[in-house]
Amino acid sequence: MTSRKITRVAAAILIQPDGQFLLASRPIGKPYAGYWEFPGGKLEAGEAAIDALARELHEELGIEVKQATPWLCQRFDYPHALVELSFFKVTAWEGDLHAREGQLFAWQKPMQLTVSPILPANGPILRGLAMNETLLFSPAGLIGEADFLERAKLHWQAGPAWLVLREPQLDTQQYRQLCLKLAQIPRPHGGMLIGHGELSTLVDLPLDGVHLTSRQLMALQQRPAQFNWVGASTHNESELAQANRLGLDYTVLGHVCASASHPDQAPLGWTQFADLLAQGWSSPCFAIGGQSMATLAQAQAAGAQGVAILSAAWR
Ligand SMILES: Nc1nc2c([nH]c(=O)n2[C@H]2C[C@H](O)[C@@H](COP(=O)(O)OP(=O)(O)OP(=O)(O)O)O2)c(=O)[nH]1
Ligand SMILES: [Mg+2]
Repeated sequence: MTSRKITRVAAAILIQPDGQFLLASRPIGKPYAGYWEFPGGKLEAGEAAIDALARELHEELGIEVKQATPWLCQRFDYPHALVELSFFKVTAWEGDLHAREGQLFAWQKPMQLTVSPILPANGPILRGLAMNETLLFSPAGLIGEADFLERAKLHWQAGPAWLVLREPQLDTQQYRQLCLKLAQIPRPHGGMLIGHGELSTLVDLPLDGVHLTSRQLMALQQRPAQFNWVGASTHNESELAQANRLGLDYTVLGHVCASASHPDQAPLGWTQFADLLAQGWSSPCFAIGGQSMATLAQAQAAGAQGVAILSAAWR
């Protein structure tokens, strides 16, 4: 196979405070005309993605970007081009939207699109917009079941928390009982309960999804079909590639910083973490290892969706 030239693209997810994001229709005369996309376009020679983003939003929408955070970097092989898309979440801008290329605009809610068709590369990443900035791993083994259930309730009262029930010290029966108790706590819209463990013991539990260990991930041939949301723990490029191949919804990558749970392994560090994400994957990634709300901004600056938090969230 001959290696193809990579077309680099910067695209903006304009997000309003209520979570709605902007899609625009592609103008007539371009490949995939009429398809819906995030506004943006190709990098010019020597241009940085963030500068291309600002230029394209000025050219296409007539607005000035005030705040942009890198989000996913994704490669997609189209018949017309091999593209590398750098997505940014744009949360502040100046000026009113103008359809300078004759596009149509549509403000959309995560997981409730009212327009179609969407550019093929964008399908998987749209699920990512429904995800939270934090992924909480349960601490029942550390703080006891009663305390844990009480805190889980507080988290879901406060907002749409994503909680992975990971309790390797419990046997299957104990795990199932705890899961059923947890599932009775009301979750707000967008709040998620994610299981962890042998898949056959989880399928009939009232879960929103499953979190795979890297070992489970590498043993699978395809995405487990019984779960709505599927994510996995990863540590390196080959595990990220496998998660991408299976079309998983998210990954957790680490450990990024030194953490008490892995005293004998060298941490990845932020540079290697960012380099691994920059290789281009279609699902959001959470940093894990020594993470807390205090490291969220740093994780996002490195291209992460957010942080996976172990005990720290529960103190
Ligand atoms: N802008 C944008 N492009 C996307 C998205 N998803 C996706 O696969 N692409 C692909 C389609 C195109 O192959 C490429 C973007 O090229 P483009 O035609 O928009 O580039 P441009 O705005 O610079 O347009 P032009 O000056 O070349 O006419 O990236 C997306 O959400 N937004
Ligand atoms: Mg464009």
